[in-house]
Parts: sequence; structure tokens; C-alpha cells
Amino acid sequence: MAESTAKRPNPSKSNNNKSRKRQRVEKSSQTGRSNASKEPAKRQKVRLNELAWKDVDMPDRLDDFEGFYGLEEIDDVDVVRDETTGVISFESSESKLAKDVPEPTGDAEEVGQDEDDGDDDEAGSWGGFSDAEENGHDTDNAGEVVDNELSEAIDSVPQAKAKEGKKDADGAKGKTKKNKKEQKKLQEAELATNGPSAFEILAEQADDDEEDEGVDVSAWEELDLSTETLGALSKLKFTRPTAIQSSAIPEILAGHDVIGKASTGSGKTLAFGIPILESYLASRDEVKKNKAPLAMIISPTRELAHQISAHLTALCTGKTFDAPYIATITGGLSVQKQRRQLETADIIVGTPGRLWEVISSGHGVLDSFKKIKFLVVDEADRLLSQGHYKELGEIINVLEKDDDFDPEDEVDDSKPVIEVNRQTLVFSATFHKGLQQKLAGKGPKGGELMNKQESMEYLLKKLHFREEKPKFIDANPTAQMASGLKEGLVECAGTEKDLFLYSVLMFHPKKRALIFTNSIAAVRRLTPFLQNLDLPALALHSGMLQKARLRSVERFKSRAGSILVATDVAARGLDIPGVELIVHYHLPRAADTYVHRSGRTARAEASGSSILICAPEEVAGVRRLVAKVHAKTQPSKSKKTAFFIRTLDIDRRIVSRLKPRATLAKKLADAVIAKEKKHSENDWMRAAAEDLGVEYDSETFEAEAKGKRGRGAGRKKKEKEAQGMTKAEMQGLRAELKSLLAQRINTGVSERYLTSGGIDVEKLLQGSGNLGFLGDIGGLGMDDEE
Ligand SMILES: Nc1ncnc2c1ncn2[C@@H]1O[C@H](COP(=O)(O)OP(=O)(O)OP(=O)(O)O)[C@@H](O)[C@H]1O
Repeated sequence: MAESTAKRPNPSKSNNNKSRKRQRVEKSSQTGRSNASKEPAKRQKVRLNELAWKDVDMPDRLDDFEGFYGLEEIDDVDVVRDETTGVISFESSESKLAKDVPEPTGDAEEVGQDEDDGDDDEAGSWGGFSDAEENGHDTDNAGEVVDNELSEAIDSVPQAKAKEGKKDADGAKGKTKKNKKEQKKLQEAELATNGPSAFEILAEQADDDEEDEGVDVSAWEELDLSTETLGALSKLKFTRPTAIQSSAIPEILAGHDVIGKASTGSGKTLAFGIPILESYLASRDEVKKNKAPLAMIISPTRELAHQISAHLTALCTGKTFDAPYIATITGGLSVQKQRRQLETADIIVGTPGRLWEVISSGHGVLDSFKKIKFLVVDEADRLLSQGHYKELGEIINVLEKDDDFDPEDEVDDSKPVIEVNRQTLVFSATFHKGLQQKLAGKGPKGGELMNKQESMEYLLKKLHFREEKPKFIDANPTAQMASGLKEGLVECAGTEKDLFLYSVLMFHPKKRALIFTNSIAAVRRLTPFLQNLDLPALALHSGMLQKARLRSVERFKSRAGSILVATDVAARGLDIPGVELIVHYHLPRAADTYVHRSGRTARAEASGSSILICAPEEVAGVRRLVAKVHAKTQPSKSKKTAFFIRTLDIDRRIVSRLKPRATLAKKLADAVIAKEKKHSENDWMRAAAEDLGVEYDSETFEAEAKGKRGRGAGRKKKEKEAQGMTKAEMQGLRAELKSLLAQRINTGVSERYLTSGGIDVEKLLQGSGNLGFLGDIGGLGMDDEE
């Protein structure tokens, strides 16, 4: 076991959020025993986690979130390398030893290896979270970059912490209570990094209140779960299983392969998580003895992988049993560190790119992976779609080959395939239609392979189910959308989308809202536009810096009523409690994107609204898209007559009263962006001119460009005007906007109403307005009658 002691937790810190940190060994020498001469007689071999590490004071700032908290140091430790074997060990005086650690085993080789790896890890972790494998993966699939980029944002979780805690807890016979506590703390630290999801909040509640007896879970009894699992569910206050849980859990417990489909937010994670926990509880001694993980859960993005880990960890935070160690294997941490995590992992959750990287770097992980009992493919349609399946396909291939693996080898399908002993579980809210029919046994049979690049069926075939026909469970055969979701569309001129976005938000005051756009530029523009209008808007897109992305997600989670303007980076997997409104500022490019975007609200039987803002020419396409999504809910309707989405009757008089502020806010936002753009363009031109050895004169460049009128000339003219806006002009606009925002917006319902005080937007924003004045918004919904 290669224990990492270069970084270790600080058990004295109770707040794991703050104690997420890196530690460092102060090495006196890498090559010899330079300090050994000081007190040679009293020195002894030590392991680094036996030492009395000292806290290094660090400023208590969020900026240090990514790892500096809780730096610890130790001095007077010699790093000794055996000249012949190259093995590294550590020596120190007795006084440096902490009092309450088990006796050292004297396993110099392992310690030495750890130290080397620890250094590598530092470099790896600080390397900007770039994950070569996953970045490569991204470029294969430009349209999908954003999701992986988001995962990257959330990937600063110092998993080594959890790992170390786990290792301490597993530390042979010297397993102490303290170590167990550390393990738990560290796993919680990992949870905390992603901010409180519903699971985390629930787990915290379960943990905080030891007196809390939990809730009645008799509704789970028919699933025949262990008392430990029932206890955990009770603490999470999950009174009854969801539909997919009721259907899938017994099949998985009975040993079947399962393909599960259920609406977004309907509890699919626990549908496979509970049987995995049951299996762990039933065989934990064997699992530990095998030194192989029990389950491998593959997720398309890092963010989702962390969320699944958090969810499963929350399930195991009930204090009634020794929790399994869950390792999250995604980009952003060094491969060495992750290999060490894998050594004691009971459950692995990872992204295919990094998992493949770990496997293909050798070191025997493949052998232990071959012993897994559960292979879970979450968000399967995404994982198995073009551009994402490559590594997954490779992982599955090598898991099944009964020979030595060489990453350089071409995959040879004729090589022997080992008998598949694991269960394969595949889950998603959306599945390719043809595949779904086939899985349900309704479609045409036949074994011809389709287009290998695109066919999910081909890949499912590749999954090598243990059973000839996996159980296909469709928990919501007629709907992919959550039942508590209301859908509507707002039609407006393409040039007025900003105004209508503002209006829709004003019609939903103080609601936590997620606005989807199809471009980073739109996020960059809309966020300041809304902020200028005094709305608490946050941005999220793949072009943002890591810290800024994290901050946006955190703030969106923690601040009620905040508004997140995002690209499809946020479409899948984000489980943020209390999102009440989804606005599609740009139309989703595909039906499944619509389902997943809209699925960020109305989760776990909550309700929520999803509103599309469409230009007139987009309406027909939207109706087709929505009809496609709801095709099964209205089977009797012909395609031509099936309307599933209602046009929202927004009172245009009110919209027109909002227009002056929206126009000013847009003008200001555009001016700031145009000025920023000019700055960066100037910088670029200057640098280019310097490279060419010519003088840069922006006015000459502009004069030359002037004559060339071509496409986008109008936009450029506007941009130029915005760039030319003086500071004083901008201040004037701001003052004007401020005064507009301070004024009441009358509803225009009647003079009498107006003079009696009426209802104003400010009040609405404060959450005290009367929505009645807004007209027919109660009509939002699945009504099929237009
Ligand atoms: N049995 C249950 N009772 C109540 N709430 C539950 C139950 N199981 C899960 N949940 C809650 O449901 C929410 C959604 O669960 P989960 O993330 O697994 O959904 P999902 O089906 O995977 O969604 P998506 O398809 O969008 O990824 C979670 O916040 C969780 O707290």
C-alpha cells in the first residue's frame, strides 16, 4: 500500500470546509542524510503520519479555497535514500512523534514511494486542473466541451483527504477511533467542496441531530433492505421509494442487469446506489479482503461524478455502519494520487477519460477493476453518444480481456473474453428512441451493427451484459419530464428577447432561476444586463476561470432568489434544491437538451416552470421539439394537432413599461463589453505590431478598416458607438436607470387601480407583489388545448 503522508488532514479542525488543505513535508535532503549527523543516536525510522505536525497559520479567505487551508509543517525530519535500492525512508527524533498514533510498521519502501508520489501530486494538483485526457476528449466533441469544463470547475475537491482518512481508518490492526473520525470528516470535506446539494443538506441534518430518530420508512419494507440501509434512509428522511427505485432495486438485488429510464430528478442515483450499498454491507469483509472495488460508476462529467459521490456518501452518513470508501476519479488531480485512492476504494465514481488514463498507466489497477461486481453507466445516452464513448468503450474492452493489457495494443476483438461476472446497470432520463423500442422488445430485431460511431445500440452491445436480455425498466413510459414541471413559451420579436427575459423574471419575483443560452457571448452580455436592472444574476460558462465558476455555483446554491445565466454546461446533473424557474433564452438544440435543461427544476416531486423565449420564426420548431418530447403523453393526437405547450399571455402593456429600463440596462452592458473588447483587441494588435516590428497606431488601423463595409457592418457601427461612450455619458445613463428603477411601474389596469397605490415591480421583487395583475400566467402548463 502506498500511503500518502505528504498531505494529511488536520483532525483538530472541526470545520472541514475550511480545513480543506494541502500539507507539505519540509525535506532536508532528497539524496542523503544531511541532518542525520545532528543526533544520530536518538533518531528512528518514522512514518510521516506519526509525526506531530504543526498548523501553519493561513488567512481565512475563500480565495485559498483550492488547497491552501490547513497547511501543516514539520521540521527535523530526514529523508533517507538507500543508495543501493533507491528506497526512501524517514528518520526523526522521538520528540517529533505524535502521542496517539499506532506503532510504525517500518515499511520503508511504501513510505518512500509515498513521498515521491506526494511531490508529484503537488505538481499535479497545482497544474491548473488541466486534464489532458479529458481535454482531448473535449476537443473531439466541441459542442460538448462545456460540460466537462464545468466538471473541471468543481474538480478542486482534495480527494486525497478522504483517501487519507480512509487509509488511516483501514490502517491494518491499528484502526483507532480517531482514524475513523478522520475518515468521516474527510469524506464530509469532499462533500462540502461541491456545496450543499439536497443530499448533503440532508446528510448534515441526519448527522447534526443525533437525537433525531428519522422518519418512518415502512414504505421501503417491501424492498427487503437491511436495517442499516433503512436507518440511513430514515435519517435522510426519504419516507418512500420513488417509482424508479421501487422498480429497479428488487431487480438489481436479484442479480439482474438493468437499464433504467426515469424522469429527471426522480432519484435514479439511489436506484443503483442502494443495491450497491446493500451488496457492500452483505460482503464488506470480502470486499476489503479482495482489495478490489465493489462497484465502478461512470459519469459523463466530473461535476456529475462528484455529485454522485456526494449522494452516496450522504446515504452512508448514518453512523450505524462503517461506510464504504468512495473514490472520485476525475481530472484535476494527479494520476499517482488517484492510483493510491484506488488501492482502498470500495466504490469508484469517475469520468471515462480519467478512468482510462488510470487504467492505461498500468500499475495493476486493471486486475482489481476486473473484479468489480457492478458497472454503472449513468447518463448513459450522453456517455454512449458520439465523442464520449471512446474511453468508455476502451475501458469495457480491457475489463473483459483475459490477457495482459498493453495500452499500445490495438484492441483485438478476437482475443478471449472473460466470463462477465458483474452486473451492468445503465441509467438515464432520455434514451434514443429506436434503442428504447428495442430494449422494450417492441422494435425490429436483428443483429446488424449500425454506424459504429453513432449507434448507442452498438455501444450497449459493447457493455457485455451478463444476461442476454437486461431488464429494461421504464419508470415513466409516457414522460421524460418531471410531473411537477409546467411548460410555457413566450413569443416576442428576436430583437426583444432581452426585454422579455427581464419581463419573465419580473413576473417571477424572487424565484431561483436558471437561464440557458447557447453561447458564452450571450452569458457575458446577459449577466451584466440583468445586474444593471438590480437582479442578482451570476454567470456560468466554460470560458470562466475555475474559481469564478465555483463561486457562481456556490452562490447560486446558497442564495435564495439568485439567477444563474449559463450555457448548457449546467444542463445535466446539477442538483440544486429550490430552482423554481428555467428560462430557455436560446432554444435548446435538441429534444434531450430540452429535457435535461428543464430537469434542473421540479426535482424530487417539487414543482417548477420551464419557459422558452421564442422569436416568431422559432415557434414552429419549438412546438415540434416539445411535441417530440411529449409524444407519448398524447398518443391519440396526430402530430399536426398535438400542442403541448401554451403560449404565455404576458401583459404587453407592462412589458412596454419595462422597456425604458431594459433599453438603458442593455446600452450600459453593451458599452462595458465593447470597451473591454476594444482593450483586448488593442492589446492584441499592439502585440502583433511589436512582433512585426511596426509602430501600432490604432487610429490608422481603424481608418483603414473604415472603408471596408461588409457583413456585420451595422453591428460594428453600434459597437463603435458603445466603445466611444464617455465616462460622463455612462454615469448619466446609470443615473437615469437608477431613477427609473426607483419609480413604480403601474400595471395599467385602470387609473383607479393606479391611484390606489397599484402594484409595482419593486414590490414584486421584494416578494410582496400580487401576481394577479400579471394576467394569465396560471395557464403555464401541460395543457394540450390551445
Ligand atoms: N426516495 C426518495 N425520497 C425523496 N427524495 C428522494 C428520494 N430519492 C432521491 N431523492 C431526492 O431526489 C433528488 C434527485 O435525485 P437524483 O439526482 O438521483 O435524480 P436523477 O433521477 O438522477 O436526476 P437527473 O436525471 O436530472 O440526473 C435528490 O435531491 C434527492 O434528494
